[in-house]
Amino acid sequence: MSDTPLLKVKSVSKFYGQRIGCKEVSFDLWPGEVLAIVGESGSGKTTLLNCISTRLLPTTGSVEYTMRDGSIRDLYHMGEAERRFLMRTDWGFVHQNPADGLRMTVSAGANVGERLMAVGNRHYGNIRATATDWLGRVEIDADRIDDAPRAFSGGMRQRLQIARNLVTGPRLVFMDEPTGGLDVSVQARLLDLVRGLVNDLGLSAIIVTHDLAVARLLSHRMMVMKDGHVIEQGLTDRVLDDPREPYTQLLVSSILQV
Ligand SMILES: Nc1ncnc2c1ncn2[C@@H]1O[C@H](COP(=O)(O)OP(=O)(O)OP(=O)(O)O)[C@@H](O)[C@H]1O
Repeated sequence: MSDTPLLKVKSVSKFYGQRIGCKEVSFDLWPGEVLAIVGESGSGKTTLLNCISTRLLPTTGSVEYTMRDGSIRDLYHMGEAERRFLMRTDWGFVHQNPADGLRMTVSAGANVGERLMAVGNRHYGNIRATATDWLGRVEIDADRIDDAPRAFSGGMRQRLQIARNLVTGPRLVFMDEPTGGLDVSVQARLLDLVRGLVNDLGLSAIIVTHDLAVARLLSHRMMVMKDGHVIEQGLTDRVLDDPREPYTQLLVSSILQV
């Protein structure tokens, strides 16, 4: 592992008027590390994810990111064009609802290929070959390449969204409840796939989930949120097997009967 964190989140708070979205959250994310943010509905997970990924501007705090060239940049002080380029190339964002991350009326191949074009690929044959390869990696048959995702099942759509995000070789992927809304059997298969890809590609990831089983399977480290605050964080196995905070103990005993 490198000796520089990929991401440094410092005292990030977001208020919606008087209401707390998230408060004073700080942590480092290391290259190749997968962090799960868990908590009940309304605890501030999505607010925090959106602040870190610059989709939302926090009220206070900063986030530093180590660029590919090793320089460290403050994400909230980056120019809009550079930030957009970073989001398109170095980052991925997997939404809970695939329709938010896909273009539902263009073909599966184009959904993957247009990300390649966005980073400068122009050769149609290469783009199609890479798209075909990525569809295979997410277990979508090559003969579906010209079908639009609206003709796909929920699980296939989510796998396509993952391919679209990973095709450009990002270093950091944000995922918001990536298996939410899917059948249990479909979830299990998707989790296996995500775990394999994250490992193979050595990706860093921040995954928001209310499902502790998802955190257990995918993450190295986890943060537990309650009312906008991080109340406990640590290695995932430690937090789940030996929770220190009474609230985490309650969460683990009520949800994770394993
Ligand atoms: N746009 C908004 N305007 C006002 N309050 C908001 C807004 N978005 C979120 N909140 C409030 O901020 C708090 C945290 O919400 P957030 O959506 O981040 O939680 P969450 O843990 O992601 O919940 P869920 O799992 O249900 O999505 C809640 O009290 C919520 O009502």
